[in-house]
Amino acid sequence: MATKPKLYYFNGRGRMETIRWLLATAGVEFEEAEYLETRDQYEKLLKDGALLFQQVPMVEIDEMKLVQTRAILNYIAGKHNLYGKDMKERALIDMYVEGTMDLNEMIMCYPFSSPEEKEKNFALMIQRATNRYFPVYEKVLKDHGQDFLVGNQLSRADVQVLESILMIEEYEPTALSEFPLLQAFKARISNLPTIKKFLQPGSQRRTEPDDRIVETVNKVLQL
Ligand SMILES: N[C@@H](CCC(=O)N[C@@H](CS)C(=O)NCC(=O)O)C(=O)O
Repeated sequence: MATKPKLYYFNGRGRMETIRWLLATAGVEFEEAEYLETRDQYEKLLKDGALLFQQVPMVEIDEMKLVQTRAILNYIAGKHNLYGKDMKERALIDMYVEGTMDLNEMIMCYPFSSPEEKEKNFALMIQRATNRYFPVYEKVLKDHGQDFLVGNQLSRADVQVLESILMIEEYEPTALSEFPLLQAFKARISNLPTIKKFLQPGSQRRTEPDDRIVETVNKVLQL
């Protein structure tokens, strides 16, 4: 039996969360290595040569130690048939997903904003979600009238767009009010069995960032 992928990261969402989402969607059981809480743990990984670019996330999977979030996501999506059926579908998936990655970067960095920047960064994050990214996904669904974003079958694009929607809604519950097709999309994708399970309390999904995780990341990475 293949060993479970093992994830090396903090006890928080950050750059690892989308990896958790894709594994969970694919129905792959995974485990978290001891969460990074101290500088010593991180330095041990560095000393062991486990982090190719001295960064996390790192995932042990199929006898590899993979780093670089996109490389890890590409591997999981390709392996589990979440990456379209041909090059053209893959190009569309990549475009849609890169939009979510840009938005997620804002969501991920927001809790680390300085007190002076917090309000401005919050407004920009919600503005970008509702004026730049969500309209695109709404239009894609409207134009082809299908249930999934690409190729009429589930892909990582659906998963990553749902992930972004849910994170934005934690900050702005009315974020989808102007997007009826995305509302239906959210309900549909959230109801797929593996995703529904991942959304249940007590799953391996990590919670909203709080001061504790910000403090831990700053301490471990000496930011
Ligand atoms: N391009 C990398 C960036 C990874 C990254 O910046 N990771 C942070 C933690 S979320 C880190 O390890 N920072 C330490 C450093 O860059 O020295 C990826 O996508 O995985």
